[in-house]
Amino acid sequence: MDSRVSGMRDMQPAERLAVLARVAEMDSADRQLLAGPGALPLGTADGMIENVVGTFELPMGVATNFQVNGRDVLVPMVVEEPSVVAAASFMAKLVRSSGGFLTSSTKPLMRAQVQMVGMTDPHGVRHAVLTHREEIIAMANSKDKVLVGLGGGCQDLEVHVFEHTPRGPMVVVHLIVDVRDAMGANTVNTMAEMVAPLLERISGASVRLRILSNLADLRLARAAVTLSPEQLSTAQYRGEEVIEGILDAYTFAAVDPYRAATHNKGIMNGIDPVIVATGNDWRAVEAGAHAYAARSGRYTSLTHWEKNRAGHLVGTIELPMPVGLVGGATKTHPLARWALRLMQVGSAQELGEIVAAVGLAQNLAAMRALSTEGIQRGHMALHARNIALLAGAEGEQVQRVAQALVAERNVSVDRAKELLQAA
Ligand SMILES: CC(C)(COP(=O)([O-])OP(=O)([O-])OC[C@H]1O[C@@H](n2cnc3c(N)ncnc32)[C@H](O)[C@@H]1OP(=O)([O-])[O-])[C@@H](O)C(=O)NCCC(=O)NCCSC(=O)C[C@@](C)(O)CC(=O)[O-]
Ligand SMILES: NC(=O)C1=CN([C@@H]2O[C@H](COP(=O)(O)OP(=O)(O)OC[C@H]3O[C@@H](n4cnc5c(N)ncnc54)[C@H](OP(=O)(O)O)[C@@H]3O)[C@@H](O)[C@H]2O)C=CC1
Repeated sequence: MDSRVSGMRDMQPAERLAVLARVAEMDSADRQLLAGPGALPLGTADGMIENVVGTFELPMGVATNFQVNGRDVLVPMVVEEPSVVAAASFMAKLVRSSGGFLTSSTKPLMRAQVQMVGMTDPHGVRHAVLTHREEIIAMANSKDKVLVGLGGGCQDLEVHVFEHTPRGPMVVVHLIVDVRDAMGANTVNTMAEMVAPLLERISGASVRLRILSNLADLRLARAAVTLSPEQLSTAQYRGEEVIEGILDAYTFAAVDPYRAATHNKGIMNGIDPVIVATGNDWRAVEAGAHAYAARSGRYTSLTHWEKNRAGHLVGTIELPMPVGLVGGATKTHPLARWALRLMQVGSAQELGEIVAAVGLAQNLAAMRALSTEGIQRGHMALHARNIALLAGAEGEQVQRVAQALVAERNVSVDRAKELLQAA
């Protein structure tokens, strides 16, 4: 499969779907699923959450050109913001000529926390828990035979002591669980509740909360890119200048939390749409990402950008990636199942690595635009279509009004209304 697809912007949705179907060798059932309205049946939606009254649709696009560890991938993205899919596709196109994205990840290890209170000897409690380590792990694994059979399950314990809190000493036991291809929240929560009575018996303390930690710092996905000045040069900017601009932009985010929040939002512009498209829990990924960005005690960039000895730009990203191929909505939402089929991922780890690559691409796109021509030219040109819609444009009017707004450098609803009235 060749993900290098050019000219999609000039097509109608049906034409894009035809191209996608050919490139990705989609069967007719999948084509119908995407072409037809209401891909999520109301009955299915009703089983997913409570008090369902309908379904809510968002645009699904496909980012083209991605190559991850030498494999071409088409990336489904569900997002309401213009220019995100274009920016990801653009950077993936640039990066292809230097080998694409290289990725890696750790094992899918999640942490479940069991909070213990009501003791005067927290270090004694820690010692008691660690003495019973094997018994606690065996109890955690006693119910989830499927997971253990797949090579996962609770593998280790950590005991964190908080000697002084406003509520007295506190001990928090972490179950370290290999959740294989699940996001794993329900899995580890079940284990945490299972071991709680044993922990109380061992320690004499009282258990309160039993819940996973969204700071999934043992479950990390990483991606890296290298770009030469030639790859980054444009008609207006020399590649060396672009690299210096990107390094200044990155350093701004690295030192200033006000900028880091926006910089990381740009990264999540790439990550969240893939998480949503695959039916995964975007709140969990968001929570983990921002907590990881603040793990040193100071909120900073999730990416690093440097220049190597050859003067090439080197970008890397590392962040928690609690995503699954099973569990949650990954198997219940028909489009989420399709999204996973499109990417042909064999494991949750592989999915997480692709997601990290898209986050890195998105960050590069934003910094490249910001440090050269500014964000408005590319972004506002695409946002103009939204403005035209807002002003009441329909059908072919949308593109015509949007183009006029961009040409006049006045992307406003008022002007769009004037243009529509004058037509
Ligand atoms: C928007 C672009 C890509 C235009 O960039 P351009 O220079 O006009 O692109 P191009 O015409 O040279 O096209 C290059 C490739 O980009 C893709 N592409 C280009 N246009 C389209 C399109 N319409 N539809 C689909 N794909 C498109 C497509 O793959 C195309 O290849 P081709 O198909 O020609 O072989 C560029 O200006 C860009 O990357 N801008 C950054 C946009 C961005 O970051 N958007 C996120 C929203 S802003 C935000 O929320 C985050 C932020 C910025 O605050 C984060 C931060 O501060 O760090
Ligand atoms: N703070 C948070 O982030 C929280 C999130 N959640 C929600 O939890 C959900 C995700 O929980 P999760 O545990 O992933 O979902 P599930 O419990 O639905 O799925 C996990 C289960 O699937 C079974 N399974 C089958 N095949 C595999 C495989 N290859 N790898 C791993 N497990 C497999 C396992 O065992 P078996 O068949 O025995 O069940 C496993 O326990 C999401 O909807 C999330 O929103 C819930 C609470 C808190």
